[in-house]
Amino acid sequence: MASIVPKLESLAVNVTNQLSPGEEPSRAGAVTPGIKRLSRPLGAIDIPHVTIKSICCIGAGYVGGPTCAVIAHKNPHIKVTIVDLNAARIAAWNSDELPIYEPGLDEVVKSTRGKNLFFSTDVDAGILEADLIFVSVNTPTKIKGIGAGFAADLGYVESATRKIAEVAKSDKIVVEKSTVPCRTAQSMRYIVSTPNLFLTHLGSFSTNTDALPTRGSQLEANAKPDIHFDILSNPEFLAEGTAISDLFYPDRVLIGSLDTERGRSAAASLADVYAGWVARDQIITMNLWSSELSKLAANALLAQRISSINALSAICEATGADIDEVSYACGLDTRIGPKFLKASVGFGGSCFQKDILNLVYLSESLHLPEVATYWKQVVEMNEYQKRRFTNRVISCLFNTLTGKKIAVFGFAFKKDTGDTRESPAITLVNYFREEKAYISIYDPKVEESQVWMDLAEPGVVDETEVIKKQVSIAADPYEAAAGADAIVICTEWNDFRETVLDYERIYASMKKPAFIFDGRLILDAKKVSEIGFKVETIGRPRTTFVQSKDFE
Ligand SMILES: NC(=O)c1ccc[n+]([C@@H]2O[C@H](COP(=O)([O-])OP(=O)(O)OC[C@H]3O[C@@H](n4cnc5c(N)ncnc54)[C@H](O)[C@@H]3O)[C@@H](O)[C@H]2O)c1
Ligand SMILES: O=c1ccn([C@@H]2O[C@H](COP(=O)(O)OP(=O)(O)O[C@H]3O[C@H](CO)[C@@H](O)[C@H](O)[C@H]3O)[C@@H](O)[C@H]2O)c(=O)[nH]1
Repeated sequence: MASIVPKLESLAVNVTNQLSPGEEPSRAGAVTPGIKRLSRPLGAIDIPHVTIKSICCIGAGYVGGPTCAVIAHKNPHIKVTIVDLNAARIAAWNSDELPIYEPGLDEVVKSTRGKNLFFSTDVDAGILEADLIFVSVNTPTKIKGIGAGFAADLGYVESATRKIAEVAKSDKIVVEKSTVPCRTAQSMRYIVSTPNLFLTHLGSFSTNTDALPTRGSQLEANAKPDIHFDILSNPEFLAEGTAISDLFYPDRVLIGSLDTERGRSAAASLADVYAGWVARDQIITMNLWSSELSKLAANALLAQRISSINALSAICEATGADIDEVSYACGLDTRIGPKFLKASVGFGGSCFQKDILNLVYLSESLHLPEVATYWKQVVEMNEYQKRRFTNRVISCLFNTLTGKKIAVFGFAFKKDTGDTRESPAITLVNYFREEKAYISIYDPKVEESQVWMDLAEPGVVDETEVIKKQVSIAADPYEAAAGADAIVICTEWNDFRETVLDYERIYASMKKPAFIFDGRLILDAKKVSEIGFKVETIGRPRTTFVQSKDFE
């Protein structure tokens, strides 16, 4: 096994030496008496730990791929192998066309692939060779069974963990990278280390994993008394579209471990990997459950800000206030801060909704209905925002979309990604379809096949031909807008700004009156309306056919 290397972090030691036990330095460096140190001072502890030489990442998705590519890039002495059961995905990672679009990712992968970064479908070999294994598999919302629609489906986490237990022949540090409900690490620990145990099925998450068994699935005899598995939580905070810079310059790296000698030692090993490029004082260590919950909490708080500002956008539209001005004014308060206050047609992405619903389920499981209702409202407000925006489109287009052509600009859930998971554009296009509109979609990064998959009803086979009667994909925004009654901006791609697109050309090609519905506040409404467009912007009062005025 790798050598035991005690590490000392000089900066942390210096700061710590000036403090009394339990005191925490403030941001300005001054001691704030009475505030407890929240992170275990890992760097200040001379703790023996394993130096990681080989890492395996199970799951080559939006998180596993970029995160481990950056780890390899920043730690040339560590061999990193990313494995996945999806052969097509692995083939793409090994090709010139990476399976995901992420600014800066190509450069990182190309600089390391074949040197100390490898992509493979051989999961067993990856596990066997690694000292440390990231479990970075998907944790979607369950669609069936107990907790359907809310709880996270932990089937993939469970199967990856079982695989580790089955294959490992030496000590492993197993790291939860996936976003999981609080106390999942405990279930993983049971799987990897308990002989002949009837396990609570992780997919029907129970907060009390001591209360076994609920659903018997006998674990193969994986009692490997000579092998130690340490489970860590290391949630990922990258956002798509900015993943590489988020990974290069993280606000913090969070490592949760058991507060035992082994737990702290495993955390120190993982901390060393990140210390390849992240300052020690940004590597935060804490207990496992706090770490798991912090990930759900961070996403819930971020999404809550968006739903809050979107709720205010409705008030702005009704009163004459401007949501951008309100956001700006509020964001200048340093206690509030300016980020994540951009009103929109609604948040999307694979994480926010899933993680809040997970939190709702957790709260309900813990018999905290008021807490559950509180968080659920964040998602409900998001749905309301999409409905509200659609209603505005319908109402401005003289209360009917039947037979009209709507150009949808952007299908990804945000700019700089080709990911469409939970994209608000999907919901809007489906609403427009129900209203019998023809829809032409343009997105610079989303594959056509993805659009058809997203618009198909789950379980309905061969629906694409039906959808194609109403929906088409355009090669560029000009084609999408030609002959259209309205443009609806669903994604904030810079390509859609009036400084980039020739809106005069677009205007000339559209039916009149030509509408633009800016669901992302990216246009200079004044400039575009000077061309002749009727511009309707989220969070600003309606400008066209305001009934009370029109009939005065
Ligand atoms: N997408 C994000 O921006 C983001 C950010 C932070 C955290 N997360 C969390 O990270 C996790 C992964 O998200 P993602 O977006 O990368 O998902 P993803 O669907 O893009 O990738 C997951 C991959 O895991 C593979 N997989 C599943 N089970 C496997 C197994 N047993 N063995 C080998 N491979 C297996 C799948 O084939 C898939 O390629 C989720 O829990 C998510 O909530 C995502
Ligand atoms: O002020 C804002 C900010 C974002 N959004 C929208 O919110 C969604 C999510 O955006 P963002 O958070 O930037 O992207 P994600 O990739 O979903 O990242 C979130 O979810 C990840 C998965 O858990 C976390 O790791 C990240 O920290 C967290 O930001 C997108 O539809 C955005 O357009 C807004 O409408 N207004």
